[in-house]
Amino acid sequence: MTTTTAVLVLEDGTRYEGRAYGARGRTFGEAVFATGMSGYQETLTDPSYAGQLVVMTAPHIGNTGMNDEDVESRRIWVDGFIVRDPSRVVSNYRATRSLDDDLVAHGVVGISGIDTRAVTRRLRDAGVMRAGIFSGDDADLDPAAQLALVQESAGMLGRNLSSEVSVATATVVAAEGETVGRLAVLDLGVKESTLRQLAARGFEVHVLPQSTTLDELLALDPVAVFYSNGPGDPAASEAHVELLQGVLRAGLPFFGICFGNQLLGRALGFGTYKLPFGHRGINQPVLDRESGRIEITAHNHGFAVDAPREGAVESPAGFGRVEVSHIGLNDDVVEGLRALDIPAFSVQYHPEAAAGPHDSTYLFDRFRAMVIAAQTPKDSQ
Ligand SMILES: NC(=O)CC[C@H](N)C(=O)O
Repeated sequence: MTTTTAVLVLEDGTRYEGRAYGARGRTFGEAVFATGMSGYQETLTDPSYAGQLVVMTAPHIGNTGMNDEDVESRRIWVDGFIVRDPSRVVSNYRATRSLDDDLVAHGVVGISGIDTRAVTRRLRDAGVMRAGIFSGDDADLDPAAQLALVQESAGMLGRNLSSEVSVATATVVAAEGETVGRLAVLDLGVKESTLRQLAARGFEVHVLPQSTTLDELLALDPVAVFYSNGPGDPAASEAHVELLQGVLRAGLPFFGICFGNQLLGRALGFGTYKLPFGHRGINQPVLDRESGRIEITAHNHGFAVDAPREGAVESPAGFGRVEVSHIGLNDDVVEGLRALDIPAFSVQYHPEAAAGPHDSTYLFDRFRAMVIAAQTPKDSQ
């Protein structure tokens, strides 16, 4: 027997009735679907999901519980969680708590018992949209009032969420092995596994607040700069684009991931646009045009860079030639950029792959090699 104790309402008026899950109450955000069969803990703790209500297409969620090792940041960031069938038992030797307990502890309103395939098809056909989950007393609100609240809620277009997810003060992660030098990481919602990958390549990783100015960044005297993944619309991040243009003019090597790729695109003078339903999953094929290899990659993005796909073009912002280095094979979306005349590149997907296949960790090696190559002429002068 299914008792209706919660309802998911999409902005187009579609309603899905289910059961209260996690915290009780009401929540609003952009409803998006994620297709990973595993990795819900990494998804929930990825700051890029702030402002979103995540629908898991995998039907059975929670069976491995939550552990202390797979967290990607200090908390759960999704604004709502939509699942088919929560596991009633937790079975994993690393689990220290259940998913349900964590959702309650973090105040995340969820809904279960939903036909997540139907929701996914709706979002795929109509595009992602604003949505609300109503549970507990809020489930009994008049449907018209629920819909009105959803339609009044904030959309993702034009939204800047960086200050909500970034660190307030700088932190440092020690380099492992032979040190390359100090790396300035602009924290726009960075994942722990990205920091680990960078530290493992010999970078002394300085995680900086998103409000860092160019002078503050240069005062660190870094050997290179990295922009992280993060939530929000890249078109609303003017200050980060200007900061990056300053970094590139200063000649510092640069690598960006996901939001960082979108901001490099903008710094080079290209636009960004919203995809109809985005890419969120861990099995997305991407072509690396340099090697001709196809990688299976982890994605989480709703926006993309609008740059010409055919060969090298002049950067509209005057940074020399640029080419699209990686292409998504499902829909031809730009998945990577490389500047040819300055040391800068970025990818739209997640080479840190948490969760996901490890096909793309070579990009961190490429970054290390680029930084070392940029240092060599200076040292030998
Ligand atoms: N993971 C990310 O960095 C996401 C970038 C951006 N917020 C998007 O949705 O496209």
